[in-house]
Amino acid sequence: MSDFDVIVIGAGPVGENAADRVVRGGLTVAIVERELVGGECSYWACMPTKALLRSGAALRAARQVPGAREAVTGDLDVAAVLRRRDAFASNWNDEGQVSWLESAGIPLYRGHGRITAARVVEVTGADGTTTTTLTARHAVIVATGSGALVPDIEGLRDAKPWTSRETVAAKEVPARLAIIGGGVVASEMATAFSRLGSSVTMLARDGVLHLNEPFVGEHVAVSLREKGVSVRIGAEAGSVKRNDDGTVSVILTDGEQIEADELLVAIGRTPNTQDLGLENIGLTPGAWLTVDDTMRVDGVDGWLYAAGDVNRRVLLTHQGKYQARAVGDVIVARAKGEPVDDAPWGRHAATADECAVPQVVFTDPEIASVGLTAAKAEAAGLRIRVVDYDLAATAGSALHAEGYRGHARMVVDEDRKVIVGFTLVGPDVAEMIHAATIAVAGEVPIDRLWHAVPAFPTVSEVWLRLLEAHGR
Ligand SMILES: Cc1cc2nc3c(=O)[nH]c(=O)nc-3n(C[C@H](O)[C@H](O)[C@H](O)COP(=O)(O)OP(=O)(O)OC[C@H]3O[C@@H](n4cnc5c(N)ncnc54)[C@H](O)[C@@H]3O)c2cc1C
Ligand SMILES: NC(=O)c1ccc[n+]([C@@H]2O[C@H](COP(=O)([O-])OP(=O)(O)OC[C@H]3O[C@@H](n4cnc5c(N)ncnc54)[C@H](O)[C@@H]3O)[C@@H](O)[C@H]2O)c1
Repeated sequence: MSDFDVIVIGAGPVGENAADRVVRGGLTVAIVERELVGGECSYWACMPTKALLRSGAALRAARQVPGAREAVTGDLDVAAVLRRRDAFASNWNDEGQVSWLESAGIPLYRGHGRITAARVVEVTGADGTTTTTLTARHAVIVATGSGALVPDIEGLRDAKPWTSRETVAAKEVPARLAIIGGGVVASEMATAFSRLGSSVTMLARDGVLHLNEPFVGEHVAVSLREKGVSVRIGAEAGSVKRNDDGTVSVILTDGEQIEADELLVAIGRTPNTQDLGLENIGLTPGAWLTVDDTMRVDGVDGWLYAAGDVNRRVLLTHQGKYQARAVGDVIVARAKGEPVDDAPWGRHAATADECAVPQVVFTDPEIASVGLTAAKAEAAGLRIRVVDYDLAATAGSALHAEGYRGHARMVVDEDRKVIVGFTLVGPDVAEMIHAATIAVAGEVPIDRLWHAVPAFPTVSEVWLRLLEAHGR
């Protein structure tokens, strides 16, 4: 039996950051991890996917600039791309992150964590028999993340499809890759694998990136098709079978048959709460954990918190780490009897989750967005004005690349005269979104933004064009 002030279950990016804040606040903490310290993001998600995508993006950038273009004499070196991916996944070895935990003063318990009673976590080691019981004086934080959702399509599970994990860690590039899904994972992996030489078919039942502004999916679909990807909007898989020769057949609901060497299923996530002991504390195993703005779980009397993917607020690493800072600090404040600042935009409230979440999708072109889409702002009852601008019509974009194509949209709350949403589509727009995040989170008045002058000749000059189009 070991006592700590706080126990964190799950050492992904969110668990690590939450534990760090607790220690910095002067409390003791233990962290429990059943796989690799660093979680999905480090080994099977953000880092390796971006490594898979980056070389192709650099090559595309060089090819779009005369003078540099002529220096490009070959195609992607697939083996070198995969080696770089391996390095960014730390070769699926967590030594580096384990030593960070040690240096931060966070004891690691390797094994599967399960809540057996209020403030009690039992850890079962890899051998399945050794157990350690940990008790928390103040709080338990669940940061167990999410796994790939596999739908009930006839034959699908038996066909052993790839999820994001197998795709991201692939040792070889399949000649033909079929993808069920049209969201973020599907779009990024269609981009990566088509660049690496796969013939990709994307079964985008509900459209491509359809939860974004409508022009986003249009730009990405056009570009994927130019790369040879077969983008099948509206196509739905009815059944799947793995053939004797190892290939996969996907039979669509309209009867058409798609043949592939591998099949990626990318239709969303499911919470890692199936075997967490939630039934022991009156919660439902397998369900997302609903929390308040300080990440305290609903229906439990104050000692259980959940941060990151598992609470379903925002399934992104940076936003989960933001929640981790809030939850670590609020647990310390509550334990020490210090004031809790949980009003909107307070130190202990993850207010930005609702209205100022940035995201970059590393497709070609890149998508960078923050805040609400026009449709979501309208649904929220805001009186908005939508301002659009062709990103190719700035001097900066013309210089940046030949044949630059892109688009920018600013959504303005006309009653408060502040930006509530901003979306950019274009080559290399990823690094531009933070300016918009500051404007949205800071609720900077439009009148003041006129004084934030973009440097000439940069693509950021689109800010001036959008303001001019909006008027003062
Ligand atoms: C293919 C892909 C690409 C992505 N790319 C990006 C990106 O570019 N940018 C971005 O911001 N987000 C990206 N995401 C999302 C991002 O990966 C997640 O939002 C992030 O990993 C969530 O962090 P987390 O700590 O909540 O959970 P996780 O990273 O899932 O970590 C949870 C940890 O808890 C452990 N665990 C679970 N249950 C238990 C238990 N009972 N006992 C002990 N340990 C347990 C797991 O082993 C895991 O290590 C991507 C996701 C995918 C699938
Ligand atoms: N760059 C990034 O920020 C990044 C990259 C990858 C993943 N992620 C995160 O990972 C999470 C998971 O990504 P994802 O792409 O799996 O989910 P998603 O929610 O982005 O997209 C899932 C897509 O599948 C479709 N779909 C749902 N059920 C279906 C079915 N039965 N048949 C066909 N299509 C179906 C949905 O309409 C949607 O378009 C996302 O929430 C995202 O935040 C982020």
